[in-house]
Amino acid sequence: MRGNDDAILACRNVAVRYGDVTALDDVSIAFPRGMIHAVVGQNGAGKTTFARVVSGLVRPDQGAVEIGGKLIAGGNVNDARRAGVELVHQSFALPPSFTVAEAMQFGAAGGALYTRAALERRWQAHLDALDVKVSAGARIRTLTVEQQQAVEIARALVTDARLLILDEPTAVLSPEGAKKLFERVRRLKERGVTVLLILHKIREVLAIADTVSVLRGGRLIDGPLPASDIDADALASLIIGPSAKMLAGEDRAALTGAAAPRGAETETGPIAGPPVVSLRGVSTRPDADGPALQAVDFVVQPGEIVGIAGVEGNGQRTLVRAISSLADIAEGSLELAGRDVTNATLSQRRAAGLRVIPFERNVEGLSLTSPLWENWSAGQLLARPLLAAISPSALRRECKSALDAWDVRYAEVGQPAGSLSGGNAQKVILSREMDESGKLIIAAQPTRGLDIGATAFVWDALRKARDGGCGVIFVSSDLDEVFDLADRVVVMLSGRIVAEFRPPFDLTRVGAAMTGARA
Ligand SMILES: Nc1ncnc2c1ncn2[C@@H]1O[C@H](COP(=O)(O)OP(=O)(O)OP(=O)(O)O)[C@@H](O)[C@H]1O
Repeated sequence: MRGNDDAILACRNVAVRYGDVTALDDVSIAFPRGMIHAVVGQNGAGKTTFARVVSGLVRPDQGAVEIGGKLIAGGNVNDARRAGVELVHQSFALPPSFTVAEAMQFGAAGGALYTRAALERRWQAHLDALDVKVSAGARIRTLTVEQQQAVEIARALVTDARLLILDEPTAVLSPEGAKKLFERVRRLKERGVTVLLILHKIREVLAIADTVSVLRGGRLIDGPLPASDIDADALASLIIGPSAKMLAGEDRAALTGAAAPRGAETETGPIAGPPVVSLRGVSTRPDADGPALQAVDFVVQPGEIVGIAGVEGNGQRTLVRAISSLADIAEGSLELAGRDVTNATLSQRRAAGLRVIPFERNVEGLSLTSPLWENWSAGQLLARPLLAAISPSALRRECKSALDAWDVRYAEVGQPAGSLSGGNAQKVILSREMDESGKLIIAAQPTRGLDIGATAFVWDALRKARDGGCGVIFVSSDLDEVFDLADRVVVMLSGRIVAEFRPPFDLTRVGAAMTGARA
């Protein structure tokens, strides 16, 4: 398909270098119009850089980009926009205090003055036409993640976009949300918009894309290939390269979506004795960040991985926040490794062995403007007495060896965390939180944004932690990975734990518990 005259987008010999890192290496590719194109690749493969070049955010060091047969000026967003390219980023950029109408107006051309009511009427019509079920007068901060994304897409389509690029749009969505997004994308295709999707999950690629293109180490490995000609295994091999063979059977199925794993009986099983965490009748005070916990009894033994399943927004986040001291416990008690920590601070809980891989890595997990070594040492600094001598050079050395052990791709430990690719940023958090002295690891969506190789690596690390006697709480909206990893699954609904399952897991029964229906 390369060199296609009917291409909406054609790149010739595009290269982008950041210092010593070659993010894109001589990429030449053409995408036919009116289709849904997936771009896939491991973390750091160059996908986001590719999207940024095409949308004019990054000027390539070499090569040319044509949109609809017209050469665009490199590194010029306005030029790309005039040619009809719009990019929706990995993390959203809508101002939380704006109303939907204000956010839409912000992205529109022309500075005409409108009354509030006229502004809302104008944008309500646009939202309705795109079937985005949101009130134009609602504040951004009151919207769910899915609604925010739909508004971002609607905002991108305010101008006459012909090529819409969505960078990892499903990373923030539940499986149900992803399904709705894909319906939206199909409707856009029917309206003549070409959509370029950056995706990690093979099952999603095969469900939505007309073509797939694979980047590895900045180079185009293949594409655009018709998605109907390729199966999950072959795509996994193209993405990872020769090491794809090393993925184990059940993991392979969960990673590629070939079959839903049902969970294996582990040989060891949980270790008897005091639990690593024990919640007795815990209720939390209501707050703005999700439903309060209601009389939750929950125990994790050393040596077991407990999966938390639930439709997003049913108290999973509150559970994590209650255990890590961010939500107030109004009633009940919380013990960590035999110590009552109901009223303890986060550093006291960390000293008791709590480790947390948080839901939002860019907000709760990392300080994006601080260097990698400071981000990595944050956990240690919390654990050390205030007056203990801190040697930055020793911390830098320790950080380097930890990051290398996790195969983080970075230039130097002094670079800001915000300059890493999404997957590499997640690995920095993992390398910090999965140390030897942890007793309870809370892993909240730990594989979000990770490629399939890194995902398998995280699963392995969590299993090793379990086999070494750690307890793990694994929260994920992806039931395939919950079933693959967990020794036991509990389901949360409206702030309560409503069901518990042991392997072999049954998708229908767990799914029914998640929605409150009886299986
Ligand atoms: N602003 C920057 N400064 C320095 N290096 C960068 C910058 N942006 C990207 N890189 C590096 O370029 C390479 C490609 O990054 P890119 O974000 O394009 O990868 P990706 O395929 O989107 O990865 P992910 O799946 O992790 O999001 C990585 O090694 C990354 O660390």
